[in-house]
Amino acid sequence: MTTPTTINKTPTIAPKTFDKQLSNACADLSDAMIEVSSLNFSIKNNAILKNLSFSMAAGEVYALLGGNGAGKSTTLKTLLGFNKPTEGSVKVAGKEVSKALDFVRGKTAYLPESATLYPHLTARENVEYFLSLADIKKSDEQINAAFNRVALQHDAWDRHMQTYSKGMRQKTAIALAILREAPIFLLDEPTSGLDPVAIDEFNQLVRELALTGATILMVTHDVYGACQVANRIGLLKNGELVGEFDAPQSGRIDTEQVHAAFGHHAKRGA
Ligand SMILES: Nc1ncnc2c1ncn2[C@@H]1O[C@H](COP(=O)(O)OP(=O)(O)OP(=O)(O)O)[C@@H](O)[C@H]1O
Repeated sequence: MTTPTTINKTPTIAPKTFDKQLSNACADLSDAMIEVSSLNFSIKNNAILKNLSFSMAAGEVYALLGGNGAGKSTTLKTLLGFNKPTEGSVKVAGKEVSKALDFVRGKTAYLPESATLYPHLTARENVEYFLSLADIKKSDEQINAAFNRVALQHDAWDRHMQTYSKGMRQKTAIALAILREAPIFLLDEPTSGLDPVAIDEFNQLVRELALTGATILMVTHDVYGACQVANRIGLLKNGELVGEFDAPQSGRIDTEQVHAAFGHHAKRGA
């Protein structure tokens, strides 16, 4: 087992000020919104995740950084309850995932690499449809407010989503998560395939969501993007957490430092 190196261990910039919507959703929760403790996950005796531990409080953005095959998607699948831990514990919003699947899925918004919304429906129709599946009723004004909050351009709201860029699809998916009042976001490679302007917009949106109390876990192999947006970065290599970096009180994590550590680990096969 490798002991994670903790670098720049100063308090994170995580704000603890919830907005009303999210504070309602989080009121009954303990401090840690995500708590992974000594997680081991194996498939047919092949160890995929090894003694993985990390936790996140409300308002934090954590980037799990790793190369191909490091175990990032497996970690997300375990948090969503699709993989049962071989050993250890995975708690989301205070509950053990495998024992409270519906509760956990109600609290989480999972954005896969390509947001899966219906291309032949408009953004508004998609949002209404997925809300109705969850038995949630929102007014037109509330939906408009969510579209405005994610800065989805007004002239696209009632257009079929097949005409959308990836960035616009992501904004719609985040608007849906906001309307579902999901306090926890799990993002898989959220900026891959986005142009630089869309990346900046996306990063800004993520930071704004965190400022209102959302807990955001993103998996990525983009060192630069992770440093732009995360309060904390965990370096995953061969299923093990081999390093953690915290943002200073005000400011960002040092890209060069993470790049050097990531490159070092990647050379040995992340
Ligand atoms: N169902 C499976 N059966 C066997 N091995 C698997 C299975 N799922 C994942 N693995 C293995 O687990 C390891 C981690 O895979 P995972 O998809 O979590 O990596 P990742 O970090 O998300 O990679 P990428 O960046 O390429 O998506 C890989 O070696 C992969 O081959």
